[in-house]
Amino acid sequence: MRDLMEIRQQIDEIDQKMLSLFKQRMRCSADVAEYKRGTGKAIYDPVRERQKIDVLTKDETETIIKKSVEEMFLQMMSISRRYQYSLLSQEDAYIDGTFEEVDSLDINENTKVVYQGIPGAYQEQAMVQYFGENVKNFSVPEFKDVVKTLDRGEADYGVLPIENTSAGTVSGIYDMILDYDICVVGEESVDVRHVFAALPGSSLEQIEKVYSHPQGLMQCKGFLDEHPEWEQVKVANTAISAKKVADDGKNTKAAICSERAAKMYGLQILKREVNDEGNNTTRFVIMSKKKQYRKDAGKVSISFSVPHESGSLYNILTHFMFNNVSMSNIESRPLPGRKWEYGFYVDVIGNLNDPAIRNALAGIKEETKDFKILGNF
Ligand SMILES: O=C(O)C(=O)C[C@]1(C(=O)O)C=C[C@@H](O)C=C1
Repeated sequence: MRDLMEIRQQIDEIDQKMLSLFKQRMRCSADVAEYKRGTGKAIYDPVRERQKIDVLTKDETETIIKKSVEEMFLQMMSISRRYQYSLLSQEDAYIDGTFEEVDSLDINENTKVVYQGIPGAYQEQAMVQYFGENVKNFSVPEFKDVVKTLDRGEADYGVLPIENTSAGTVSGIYDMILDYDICVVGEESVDVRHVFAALPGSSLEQIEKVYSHPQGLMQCKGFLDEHPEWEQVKVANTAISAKKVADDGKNTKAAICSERAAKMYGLQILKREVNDEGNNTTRFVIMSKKKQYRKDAGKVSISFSVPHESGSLYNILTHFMFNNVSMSNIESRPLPGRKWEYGFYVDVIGNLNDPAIRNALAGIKEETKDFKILGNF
């Protein structure tokens, strides 16, 4: 058996040679970046990378070594690409130039804000929390109407729920933001405390039907499971459920809604805090057609798609790792009509004026499809 000290000495010598060669390779990579700056050629060249891997592994018969060589050279080329992005991304062309940096958002008594639902909805509460009581506001019936209203320029800002701590992501909201080319400029969290409310004078024993938004029903599953005899009816919004119970005027109907909505529609609260989780918070996004970000905004939201292949997402996420950028959220969804390709929504901590963020985004933009900055807020 060889002596460990002796083997390590040999490894040290090899590493020194590899280090020197690696540095030479990185200098070549910088020269390539210079060439690409001049010619506008893309940094990422998957055909060249595949050819290199094929040449380097073709004579190797031991599978584990073949896989290791492939992995090592793929990593090396990925490092080389990121080095090139860092050299070129200082130039604005490499990132979305349509976003304008502002000191603060323009909000005054003439600002028009649209939210979905009716007064008393959690969306309205989010709107008041974010904008205060002095802006002009109005509501529309469906989530999609918020986005359409913004798109037509009939409101300056829109408020939509994006996720809830117990029910997860509100599906489809991100997709709507993409479809309508609007961006996220802010966010606001609202503590969701549902109550169980019915007409004054009703009792729990009389209830036959319970109305709420699907998420309202989901968030109170524990309480509702204790009453399997109740029929659950989904409506567009928790405040609409309170209004419906009030309008229908029947003691057999109840709503799961906010205390504010129950009071607004003259209902009696039969039970408070009916949510499964004490800490139930919904995060809302504030959207605008104007592509702006506050210079102190702390979160960037992006979307992109990658083929459903081993390592494809990993390779993209290494751009964050390499640039020391922290991710705070990731969502995936299959892309309709595009078999084996997946769309991703990712939130990272940072600002579009930060070189590390610009660098990471420059790489991701080039190496994915459908890249889009959803907002910095
Ligand atoms: O040959 C190039 O075009 C390079 O940019 C160099 C290199 C490499 O490091 O080998 C890096 C990125 C490309 O995707 C392909 C290869």
